[in-house]
Amino acid sequence: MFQVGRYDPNKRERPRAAEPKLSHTDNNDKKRPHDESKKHARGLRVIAPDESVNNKRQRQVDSLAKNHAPVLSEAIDDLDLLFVDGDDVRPDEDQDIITGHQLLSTTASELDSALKWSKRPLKEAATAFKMAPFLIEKLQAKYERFFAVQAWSILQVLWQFSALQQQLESDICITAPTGSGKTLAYGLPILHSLASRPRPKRQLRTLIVLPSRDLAQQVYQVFQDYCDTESNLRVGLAIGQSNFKAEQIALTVDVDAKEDMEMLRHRLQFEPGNLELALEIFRRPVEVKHSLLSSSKSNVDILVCTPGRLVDHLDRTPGFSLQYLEFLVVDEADRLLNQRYHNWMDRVFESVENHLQLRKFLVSATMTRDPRKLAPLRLVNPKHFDGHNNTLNTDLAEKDKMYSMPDSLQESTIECTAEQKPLVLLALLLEILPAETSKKRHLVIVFTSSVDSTHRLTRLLQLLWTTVGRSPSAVVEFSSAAKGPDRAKLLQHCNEDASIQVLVCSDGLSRGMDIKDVGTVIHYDVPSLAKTYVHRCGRTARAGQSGSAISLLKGQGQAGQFWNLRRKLVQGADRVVKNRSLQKHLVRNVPYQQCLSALKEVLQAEDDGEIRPHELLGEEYYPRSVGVARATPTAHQSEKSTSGSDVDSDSD
Ligand SMILES: Nc1ncnc2c1ncn2[C@@H]1O[C@H](COP(=O)(O)OP(=O)(O)OP(=O)(O)O)[C@@H](O)[C@H]1O
Repeated sequence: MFQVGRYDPNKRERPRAAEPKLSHTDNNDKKRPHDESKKHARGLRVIAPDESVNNKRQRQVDSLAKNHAPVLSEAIDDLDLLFVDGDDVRPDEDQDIITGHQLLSTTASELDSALKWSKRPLKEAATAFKMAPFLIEKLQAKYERFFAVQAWSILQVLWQFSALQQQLESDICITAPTGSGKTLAYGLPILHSLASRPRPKRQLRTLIVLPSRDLAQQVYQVFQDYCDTESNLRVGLAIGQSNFKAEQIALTVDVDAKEDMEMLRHRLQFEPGNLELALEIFRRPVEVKHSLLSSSKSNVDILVCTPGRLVDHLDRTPGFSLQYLEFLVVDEADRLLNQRYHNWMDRVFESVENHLQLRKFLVSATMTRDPRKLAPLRLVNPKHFDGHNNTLNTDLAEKDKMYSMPDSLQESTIECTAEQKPLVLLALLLEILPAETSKKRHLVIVFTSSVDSTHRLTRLLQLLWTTVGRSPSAVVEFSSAAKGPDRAKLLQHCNEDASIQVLVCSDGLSRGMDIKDVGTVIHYDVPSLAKTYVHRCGRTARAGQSGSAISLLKGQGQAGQFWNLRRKLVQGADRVVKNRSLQKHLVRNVPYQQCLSALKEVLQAEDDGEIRPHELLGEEYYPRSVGVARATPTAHQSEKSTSGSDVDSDSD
């Protein structure tokens, strides 16, 4: 059913790779050679449909068409198999193109159906989908409508469960822009399916794997909102945040009795009738204990985890088992597939008892389509939703591009020298964050290229921020050098504390994080990969909210690199990227040199252990000449500082 295709040089001539384009204005000029035998489905090239599979598929579709619920008919009336072959594009790290996977592409009618349901009131759509009442109630309190990717995915899974009795089960690949609601796109069908098929005893039926602890924590919180007494579902978290034994207890009712009598007692509280069995197990060698306990019951139905911690539990937690797994979600799949920590995927597949009942979800805004990378996932009939190409875009050159940006995102650039960058940044911040505003909160995320530069820039900005009369505590740093709980606390503050206005970070925060009120993303250091640019920009303009992304380009060289990167985006050609004037974005009359000297002192004091890296600086570190700096400016003063002689406001 699912094959990984190989490129056969004798079979088809390898077409030219797209030629590099120097600027965003020349994106339309190259159309790919178009073979008549190719049909184009949304975003996927289709070559030579395989008749035997197609006929089989047609028979299944015919039989289904007789039985399925009328409300869902539009979703399958065009369920043709489409085969993809992207050998006319050279795959590389940054441009993963389908090269032979047989994917079931989202068809026009499925897409139209999803779009149609995403325009209806949520309750009406959810009722039509026959979703579990507890989900409808909770969703309705939060959202007005489903997003298209959610409607599509719910239709796929719920429809297959109800109408097809799982005959046509496919794995699901979702690639859609950042902030388009992909978490609930897999979350809702999974929650519905688990809750509507309760088990007599709790079993771990869903595993959600994410590449970072921060992301796993975020997804765990999303699921927690829906796991309560009404759904009778429990979700667990395994990311190494808490101590391992505590995590073991939370996940399984069984623990290694040899190691810890305390835990044995704890377990007996759960199952007092098991005393004899427990003692018997206690006397056996460790391996026997493991196997005796391996089928014991789980404390959770859903587990959100990072790969390393998952493998730890598979190795060291008796009673922790994936044998009953029904759903495996690989979120930020391209990242996880690139980093095959501890062979976690093989370990998962080894542990699953019934592979036929395991359905996989692959999710990312920048999904890999390289079959070599997808192969370890053993996808079955993978069905693909490409949210980057969900408009009626007939431009083939555009279809070859990989990613799209949220519609509500405005992009702009400023060219400057390396020395000017801090002052340009300061000018931008002053323009975006006027001292007194009645407007809604606006958080700015500033991305740098490394943990080190994140720290230096944070300190420098704190110093500069005081020179214009602002509080240094408004500028905070998110660093992967900080411990997990500290990072979680900081993210919570950023979501709750309106006094935090600027968050400086490296790419640890670029993927998936859903932070409230992020109105602007500034690429202080421009990323070298299109993927990274997409994910970073995606921290703003989420869920249809407006947002802007500004790139600081160091001279012409970096400008060329930037446009080169951007041409890989789906909507690169027709989106306007504003070029801001440097003259209008340079702060003058701030004691910049003094701030640089102060920065040296601060970093030295940190090296000497006099101040901790995340501690707020004492008064003594701020430049002496900036008496005005620490005074809270009046509305008049702040107006002067942002639009007067110090800073020129943006008028382009
Ligand atoms: N139907 C909906 N209506 C309005 N907001 C929604 C809806 N579904 C999800 N959201 C909100 O949209 C935001 C983005 O959702 P989510 O984090 O799932 O995006 P994503 O597509 O996974 O983004 P990324 O690619 O950056 O990980 C969240 O704040 C979520 O609460």
